[in-house]
Amino acid sequence: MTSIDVQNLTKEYGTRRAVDHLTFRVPSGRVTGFLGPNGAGKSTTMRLVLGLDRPTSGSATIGGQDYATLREPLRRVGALLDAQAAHDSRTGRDHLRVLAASNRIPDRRVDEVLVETGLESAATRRVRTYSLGMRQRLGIAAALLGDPEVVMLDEPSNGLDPEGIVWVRQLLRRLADEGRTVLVSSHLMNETASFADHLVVLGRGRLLADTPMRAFIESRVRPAVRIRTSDPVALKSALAPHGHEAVEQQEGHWTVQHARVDDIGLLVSAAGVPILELAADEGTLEQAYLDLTAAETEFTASPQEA
Ligand SMILES: Nc1ncnc2c1ncn2[C@@H]1O[C@H](COP(=O)(O)OP(=O)(O)OP(=O)(O)O)[C@@H](O)[C@H]1O
Repeated sequence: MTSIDVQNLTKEYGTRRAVDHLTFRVPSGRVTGFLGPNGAGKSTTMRLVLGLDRPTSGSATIGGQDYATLREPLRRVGALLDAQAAHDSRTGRDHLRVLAASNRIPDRRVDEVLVETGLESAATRRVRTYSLGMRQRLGIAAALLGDPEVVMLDEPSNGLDPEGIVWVRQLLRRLADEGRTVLVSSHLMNETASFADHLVVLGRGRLLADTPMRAFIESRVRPAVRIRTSDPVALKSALAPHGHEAVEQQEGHWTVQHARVDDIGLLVSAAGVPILELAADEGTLEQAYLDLTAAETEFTASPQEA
């Protein structure tokens, strides 16, 4: 299946290095979340993959080929980079028809993607009358038009209502389950956690992580256990001999850091502590991401910048 391959990719704009010797591969059959702070180089990398910019050195290929050499590229790669890209004076349907015609995509696909993206009833309206979320849906419709093996979306949930956000999540899952290659950038960590199987994280144009999402969280956020009890004294004395400390969060609620719910559950039940609630606090993608980017800032900031 078709992968995206970024090899030792560097892009400089004048003296600014937007992408710095970047190497990673996005394989098919999973959703890869593309993360990094503002200015980290995500959009530049996507533009380089799409041949919209030329690398200073290195390469970015799709199935081993430069985008520029693909015949009828929309049938191979669907991308959403800028939802404002559609002509304001065209209708949504005409915008898609023009794209379809230029790539020998049958007209029926236009209607199919209009239905899929929930734009049927707005299809004959001019794009200038579209809301931000509708433009976003139109951009996604354009990306799906050629039934491509590779889908690259920059901030697809931008401007979407809650129903739209759930729809995007399900769409990404389905595209990956169909064996396509899916790369999605986002600043929304809860959102990314809900759809990504794998993460590629950039910082200052460099690769900071290329790892399965679960492993990324587990390696950076120590698990904790949340407990609610009617007898805090018994709780503390059950845990202390085993080196665990229960810290009170609010009336009746306690947290035990660096602990697993199974271990704590066994200890408190053996000691007969009355437990009203016991839950694993496994850490979030946001915590793990902030931990990584904070460490990176500390590592790279020179004393003058600090
Ligand atoms: N056409 C350009 N000319 C000059 N500098 C550019 C150009 N495009 C991007 N840059 C610079 O390259 C760096 C990377 O930008 P890029 O837009 O790729 O980051 P990003 O990770 O997509 O950020 P964001 O999350 O804010 O979208 C930034 O410092 C940006 O100012």
